[in-house]
Amino acid sequence: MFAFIRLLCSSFLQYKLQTVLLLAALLVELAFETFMPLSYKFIIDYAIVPQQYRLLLLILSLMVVGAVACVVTGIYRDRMFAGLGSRIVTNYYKQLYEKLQSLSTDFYHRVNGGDIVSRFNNDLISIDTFIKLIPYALLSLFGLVLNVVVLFALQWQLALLAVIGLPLCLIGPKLFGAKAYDASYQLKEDQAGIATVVQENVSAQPVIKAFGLQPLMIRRFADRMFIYERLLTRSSFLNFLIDRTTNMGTMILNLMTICVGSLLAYFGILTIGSLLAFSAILISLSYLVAAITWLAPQFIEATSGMQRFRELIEEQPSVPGNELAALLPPFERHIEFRNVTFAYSPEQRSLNSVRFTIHKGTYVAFVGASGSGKSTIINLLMRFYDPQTGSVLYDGTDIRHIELQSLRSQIGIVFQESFLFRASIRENIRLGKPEASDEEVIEAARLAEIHDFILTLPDGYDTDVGERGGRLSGGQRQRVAIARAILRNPAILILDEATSALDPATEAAINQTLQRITATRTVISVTHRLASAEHADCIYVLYQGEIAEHGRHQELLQLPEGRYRQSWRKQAGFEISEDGYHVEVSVERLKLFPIFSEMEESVLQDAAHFFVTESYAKDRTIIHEGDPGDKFYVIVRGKVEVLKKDSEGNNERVAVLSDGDFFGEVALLRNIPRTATIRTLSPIVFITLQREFFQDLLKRAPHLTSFLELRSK
Ligand SMILES: Nc1ncnc2c1ncn2[C@@H]1O[C@H](COP(=O)(O)OP(=O)(O)OP(=O)(O)O)[C@@H](O)[C@H]1O
Repeated sequence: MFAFIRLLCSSFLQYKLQTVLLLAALLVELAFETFMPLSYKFIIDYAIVPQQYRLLLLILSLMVVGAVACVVTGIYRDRMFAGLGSRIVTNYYKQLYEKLQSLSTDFYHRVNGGDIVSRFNNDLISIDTFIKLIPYALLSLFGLVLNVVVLFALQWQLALLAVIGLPLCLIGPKLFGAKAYDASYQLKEDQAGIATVVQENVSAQPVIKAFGLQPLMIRRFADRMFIYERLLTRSSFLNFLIDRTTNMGTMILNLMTICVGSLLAYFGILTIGSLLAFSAILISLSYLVAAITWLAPQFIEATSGMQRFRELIEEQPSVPGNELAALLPPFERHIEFRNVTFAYSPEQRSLNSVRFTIHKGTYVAFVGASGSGKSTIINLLMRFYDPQTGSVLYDGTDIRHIELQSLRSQIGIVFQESFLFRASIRENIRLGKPEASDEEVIEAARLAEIHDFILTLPDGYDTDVGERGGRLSGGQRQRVAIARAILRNPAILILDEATSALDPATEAAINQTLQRITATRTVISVTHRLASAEHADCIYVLYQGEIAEHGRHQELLQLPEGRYRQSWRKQAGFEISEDGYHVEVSVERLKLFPIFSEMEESVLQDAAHFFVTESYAKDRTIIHEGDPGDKFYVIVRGKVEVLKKDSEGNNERVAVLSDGDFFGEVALLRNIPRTATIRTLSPIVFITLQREFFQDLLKRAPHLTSFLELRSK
């Protein structure tokens, strides 16, 4: 609570002059509001009872002048405070937003998006609401003190009684204040959780619809609401209690003073004017107390909002800045990973003692299965994370000693799914170099081979790309992202699975564009698709966080038991038509599948013709766990995840499969329910074989039936 008040005070004191003027205006209002009830004493005791007409007129005139002054300063105060309060609140918004830009990548993995959004939506709004009420809070608090002083001046015995009774009004806040604060904090935490659930639900709509999860989601949300309702009830009830007990206290206090005051007036100890003034002040005092108790819940809410605001503001980036860091001169020689070991969490190492050197002007590719550590290499190259041991060096300087902006300004990056902001194509490209001229933007679009397409749009470069670039196709989005990356003419270009999510025809076209624009640069490409890495000067094959092999494509193919060679054979043997809708599989490739390995050449040739090509978009469920199995699937390109239900019925990822992998082999032999759910992680091309066709083939090789049956058990 005190921290909140301290922070508020320091925020106001940044604007000293306005704060002083504000307090002065409040003093004028305060003086007048206190004088109003006191005026009864002067009017009755000094003017009406002794029949002093001139004095009466003077007092009344003074009151009119005071009222006008009060209204004028009130309006001035409102205008000034509206500006000051808004500036202070927008500063909090800016601070929070700036903080978000400075936090490291791990923070965004650790904290839910909904929780972050709720700091803006709930916490800052509750602070904003309270700040608007600050003048009333100050008027009420100072008014309370001033009125008590005036009461003593009027009749100290009666004032003493009132003051002794005053704590009655404060019992509520004392008894329930801390509890109300806790309840309000818990409520805010829960609101943040709800925001996360809703946000996740909106993003996950395709999955929810595909899995028919709506009833489950509604049920879970209802459970969540049950908890929220309890927290809301508790918080509201505690706030009502504070209000109620304070009103009760005020009522008792009024009753006491009216009784005692009337008796004192009856026995001539108190003048009529003083009694009236006393009662009027007491009524205004009870209004002030009521105002304070009305403000208390808002204050409590703002305090817990401020607590959550401070938690985020005090969050430290895990990749610390270094004040002594030097600007990186234009990249000249090489990038080096020197015995780099890295883990996202203590339980599992993602890179283990990795060392390599990338020379300027070369094209280097990192390949490997899903989870082998490819993206982690990029995360460390970009300094999204720091390694636990070892170092990443640019031209011999440890990345930790390089000023980050000077490093990142020399790097262009194209991600698998490039994020486009809801803005025009021009603005999206210009993000690569905000100071770029229109000509430079157009030149970058030409290089990315999207310029001609942009000109066909009615608004050309000013076309709004829609939310997340939704009005463009995947390939067009990727070309805009390439234009964005090359606009800054980066010395180093990083391609993080830049074409993996595209259909084959678009991928081929974009790969050609990339080959043209990468010829003169240092290129670091991460891909699970080996064909994209074939022309690299050096290919690093990652396996479980270590570099298993490295060399040129041909050299790696020579290693007899090499992983690269195995993966190449797994991914090769498919011929995809130009439009991507038809795939031919070779007999040699079929032989690599265990179920076909014993079949004769002539049978395999027929088998190859029975395969059908199927294409699916991202986020589609291909197979549901428990469905009858009738087909064998081979992934020609793309990625799927394999999900299994855990004990609570939630889908849990057990594997990721990609180009050349297969599933559903047993479905060729018999109809048993699928043992897992398969969902696409990227656009995907499969070839599939129906059981009835396979059974036909088996009739031509009956000797294999029992062998396969035995093996499948
Ligand atoms: N943010 C994270 N928090 C915890 N573990 C992570 C995180 N990101 C990756 N990992 C783990 O680190 C390991 C390497 O992951 P990485 O993303 O580098 O693999 P990858 O080869 O790029 O895989 P993919 O091709 O599927 O993207 C994996 O075991 C992964 O589960």
